Amino acid sequence: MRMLSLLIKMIELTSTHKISLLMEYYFTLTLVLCVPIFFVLFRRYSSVTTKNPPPSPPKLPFLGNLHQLDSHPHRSLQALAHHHGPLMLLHFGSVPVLVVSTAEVAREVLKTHDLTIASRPKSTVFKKLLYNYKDLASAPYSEYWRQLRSICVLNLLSTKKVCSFRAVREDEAKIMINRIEQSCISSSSKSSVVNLREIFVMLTIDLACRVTTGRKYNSVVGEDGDKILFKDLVWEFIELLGGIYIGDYIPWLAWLTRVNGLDSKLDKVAKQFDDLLDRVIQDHIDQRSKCGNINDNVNHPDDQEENGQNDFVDVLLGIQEDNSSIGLPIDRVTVKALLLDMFSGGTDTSYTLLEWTMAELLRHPRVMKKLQNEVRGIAGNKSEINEDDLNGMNYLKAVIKETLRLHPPLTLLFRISTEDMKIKGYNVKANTQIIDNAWQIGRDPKSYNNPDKYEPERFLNSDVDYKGNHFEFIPFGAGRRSCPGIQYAAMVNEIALANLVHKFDWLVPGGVGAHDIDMTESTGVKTQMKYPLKAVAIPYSYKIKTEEL
Ligand code: HEM
Repeated sequence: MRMLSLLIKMIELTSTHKISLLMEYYFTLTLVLCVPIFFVLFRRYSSVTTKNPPPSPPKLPFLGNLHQLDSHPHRSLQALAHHHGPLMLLHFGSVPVLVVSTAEVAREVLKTHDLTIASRPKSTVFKKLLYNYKDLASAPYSEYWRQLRSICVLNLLSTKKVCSFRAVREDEAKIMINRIEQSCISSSSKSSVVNLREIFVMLTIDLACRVTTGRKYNSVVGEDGDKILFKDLVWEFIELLGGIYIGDYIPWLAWLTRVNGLDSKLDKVAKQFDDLLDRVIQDHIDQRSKCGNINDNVNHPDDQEENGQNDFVDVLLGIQEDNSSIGLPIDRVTVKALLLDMFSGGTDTSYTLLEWTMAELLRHPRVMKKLQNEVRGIAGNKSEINEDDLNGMNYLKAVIKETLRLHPPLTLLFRISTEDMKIKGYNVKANTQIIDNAWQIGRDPKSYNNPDKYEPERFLNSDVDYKGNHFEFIPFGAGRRSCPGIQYAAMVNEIALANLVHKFDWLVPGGVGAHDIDMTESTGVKTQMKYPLKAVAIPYSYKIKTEEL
């Protein structure tokens, strides 16, 4: 019975779907039939060992250590690392997984063995949602990946290209502020309770749409002809992308995801996005032939900037038309896969980060005040802050870094070794999954004083950046697979946050104390706040007394 409950807990990790009674029945039946063979096979399986492997907690037959993970894997792995050390070998089902939990070991793994761990583990979710690993984030390390990476770094996310979208970012920040102002104006107290999660989701999705496709989408038409809200589709896509698929670790349980509907959900969402991307690309092709600019602006970032409205679809179509100028030709599926990466990379990480930042600021009124003093001191009574104003805002940048340290949106970095390695004297076999616990590394007392305290000052006058050079701080990863969207993300988050604290004072709603804000994390590998953050916005010019709320 204990075994059954452990397995059920594991399946809950795989999706947000509830397990039906029917599944439990099948489950029990399967177990009863399989338990005797479990132990015979387990004896064989455990006899295949490596000499001098890293420390491992004991494991169960077939489950390995999966039963030791709960719905917050970064926390379970932290607890295991306390007992077994900063480098430990676990087994998720039949898959060996090396877990790294300190900056020192992360440096050895991510720097010394950068090339050996430059591939990502295969995942059925990526396979289904990201065109069979044709995107940049999930592609195995190969010539194809190198080509996509260079397109991203040189053509989509270069400093020049990111700067060229400055007007779009400033415009969307203004729209966000107007939205909040409108809700304050329509309230009799001139202040308003704002659902900050919704505000940040809208900001980042609208921005990503404009940058990637040149326009916004409110709704799309689903398979049955019904309209689906675009933000719901994105939400579903991102939720699925962050899920774990049980069959990847315990192949004989793959049938469960057919029964609980996860397989068909993945297929449905993949198809909805695919249809949308096909339409977007076709619209761009039609537009380009109307304007007669085929082969214009190809692979020349300078020209793209003069054109102004050159979104990512245009850039990629240009590259596709000029296939001779690059290595391997890229096809339409590659264009769609790259667009999905830009879209998913540009949305959930940023709205998650903004939400955690506002929650920490509400919990720490001293930090909020200090930040407002800096921003208001630099921007004065300007109607909007622009990107030039951000240059001198060092405390703002420290606030964002401190949030990334305590709440990295991607808590765990996933890689796979392609050759045998020796780490800290231990032998690690090829085909071992590597997990760097970025969340735990950011809270290591060896790297930080008072690691659990929110103190942005620690990043003032410090040369620690998030570009992958400082292994105690890796919210964007490190090495050749590190995040190529750092600059895009920094600009979006800084302009949004500066405008929010410039224009409004913020309070916790309902007379709740600042420290009563519920900071519970959502489940899974991508960690956002479990409950959407709400706060009272008080327009700065309309300051009212706290007691009146
Ligand atoms: C706060 C914002 C962001 C955070 C915290 C973040 C974090 C990360 C992390 C941890 C990785 C894996 C790194 C590794 O394995 O070493 C990654 C990869 C990636 N990110 Fe980001 N990211 C953010 C924003 C963005 C943006 C804005 C984009 C694009 C518009 C983007 C696109 C990507 C892509 C394509 C990869 C895969 C790179 C590869 O495998 O070669 N990210 N990101």
